[in-house]
Amino acid sequence: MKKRIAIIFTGGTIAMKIDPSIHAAIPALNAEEIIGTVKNIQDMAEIKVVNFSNLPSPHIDLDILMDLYSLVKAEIEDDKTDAVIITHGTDTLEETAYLLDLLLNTKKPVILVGAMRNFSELGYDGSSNLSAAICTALSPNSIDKGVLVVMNNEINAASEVTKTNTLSLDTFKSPEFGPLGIVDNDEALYYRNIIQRQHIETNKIEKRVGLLKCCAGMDADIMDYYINNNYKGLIIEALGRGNVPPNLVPGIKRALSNNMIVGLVSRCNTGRVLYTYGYEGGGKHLRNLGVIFGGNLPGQKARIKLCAILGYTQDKEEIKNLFEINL
Ligand SMILES: NC(=O)C[C@H](N)C(=O)O
Repeated sequence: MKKRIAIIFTGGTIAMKIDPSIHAAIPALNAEEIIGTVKNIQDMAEIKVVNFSNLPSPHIDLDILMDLYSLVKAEIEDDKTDAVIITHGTDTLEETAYLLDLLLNTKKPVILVGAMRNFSELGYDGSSNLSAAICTALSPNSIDKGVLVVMNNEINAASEVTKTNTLSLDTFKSPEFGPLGIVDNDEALYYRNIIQRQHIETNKIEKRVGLLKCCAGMDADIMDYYINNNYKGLIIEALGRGNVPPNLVPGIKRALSNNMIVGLVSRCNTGRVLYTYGYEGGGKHLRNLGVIFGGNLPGQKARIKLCAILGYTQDKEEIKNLFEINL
């Protein structure tokens, strides 16, 4: 019997065409048209089409993301469904993938896929990427791997992958440790596993979590925006190993004394943050103040993680442990 895959369509370039009146790409393709670009799909699997939205991924906010989570959860809880594929714009695909990875508790394959070239361009990559996602979804090797991102014949873990290039078809990379596997000759081949995956048992997330990137000479004025607007958490993309300009420190102190959770990651592409430096604004100083450390996550994913953790608990020690787990 053929396996059943639910494909949830959310939009993105995989569903876009150039509008001749504005000479720019906009959502235009429906689910059937996208599926129609993949040859022999009906011979391989039973496909259940689920229309969720036709949004560019910069339009996907945290409310929409939680609606999508509920839909994916319902699909994987359906005994008739063997795997779920989500077509998605690439700009925020890693955030959606990571939130689903943290919140879902399933062994069934859940795979995100998109395209870098729209349907009007020569070499539309939606069909090849969706084909590779289907091969990955059908493979018994893909069971219990966590949420996956399949693009350009590479299989990456949602917890590790990030969009690295604005244009390249080979844009989704796991810069620290590389892909989990590849899709070759219609088969999903894996070379490694994620040793410890993280699950956060919550159906709600905290939306008021900000993201701030550090730069040379910045001061703390912006911190008051987050404090005055009652943000519950803030991720700081710090410099290097996890250090901030000294003039930001008074703002961090104000945020912490207002019970805001301040999480630290680095603006470097790879490598963990750690409390190596003891000077004013150095990692050790920040840690002593009560800042928590986000390992090698990029800022946008650390924010998603803190949104999920703050949806689950208000207990500071538990927040710290969950945020710093495995790091
Ligand atoms: N390649 C893409 O899908 C990019 C597009 N701007 C989106 O994220 O919707």
